[in-house]
Amino acid sequence: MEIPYTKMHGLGNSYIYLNLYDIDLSEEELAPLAIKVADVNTGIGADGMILIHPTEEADVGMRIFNKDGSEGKNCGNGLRCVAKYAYENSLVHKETFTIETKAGFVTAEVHVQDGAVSTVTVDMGEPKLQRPEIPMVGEDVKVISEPFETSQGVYDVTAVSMGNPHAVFYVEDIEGAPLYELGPEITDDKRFPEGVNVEFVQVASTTELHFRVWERGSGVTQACGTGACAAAVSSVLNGYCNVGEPITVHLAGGDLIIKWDEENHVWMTGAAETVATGVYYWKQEN
Ligand SMILES: N[C@@H](CCC[C@H](N)C(=O)O)C(=O)O
Repeated sequence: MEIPYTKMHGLGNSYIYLNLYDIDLSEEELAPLAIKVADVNTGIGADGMILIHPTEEADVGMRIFNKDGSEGKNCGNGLRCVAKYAYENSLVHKETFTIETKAGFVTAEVHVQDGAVSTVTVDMGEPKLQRPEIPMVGEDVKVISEPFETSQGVYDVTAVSMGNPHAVFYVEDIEGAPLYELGPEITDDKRFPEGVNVEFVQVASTTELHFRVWERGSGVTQACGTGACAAAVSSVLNGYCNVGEPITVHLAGGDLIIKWDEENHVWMTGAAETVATGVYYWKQEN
């Protein structure tokens, strides 16, 4: 089967984008296809697969599959790329429009230069902070700097849901963060029944954070948009940053500007880029 695709990235967090306005795939095909296209050796190579689909509820719809075929409910870098794709491919005809995700609806505004979208601002909505909303096992309270036992000792965790779960840990030196030691351990920890995206953050100032991530279902990636939002929210909750002030989050692949405003909405601004378009030749086994 020949499947037209576009590869895009947001700060190095890359996905294979399929336009379901033109392609018909069954539900059962999606997870195996995501695993195949994401494979860097035998597929195209990416952190996962994103579907852009028609919907009656919003201007455009998005679904995200991680590299291991699991479905995430939200993807910040993916939202900016979907917004760029939708605008440049005339799926929408306005600069501000709504996108449906499995976690709900967001509003995106594309910033256009010479006819092409360079950056996108997304109103990511309200963070969820109560423990069952993450979800994380235990009492129905917020998880802010709570001691969390790991194989490498006790680290303080702050938990934030941006439609998907995030566990934020602070370190003194971002380069020395135990990403490869604790990422795979915490992402599958039973205290997070749906798994969790694991973020290490070094506070540089009230408006600047350094950030590294181990993503649920994909491992280390260059950037995580929802993770950067969670890091900013967590840093306000922990008194490192301020509500209403833009925070520059330095990720391995570049910078995002995040603001948690007085109305409890989180705003994300950053780049979105197209890498390639092509046709994937899908050899289905059985
Ligand atoms: N890279 C994404 C998040 C993708 C989904 C995540 N791994 C999950 O399973 O929740 C982003 O930019 O937010």
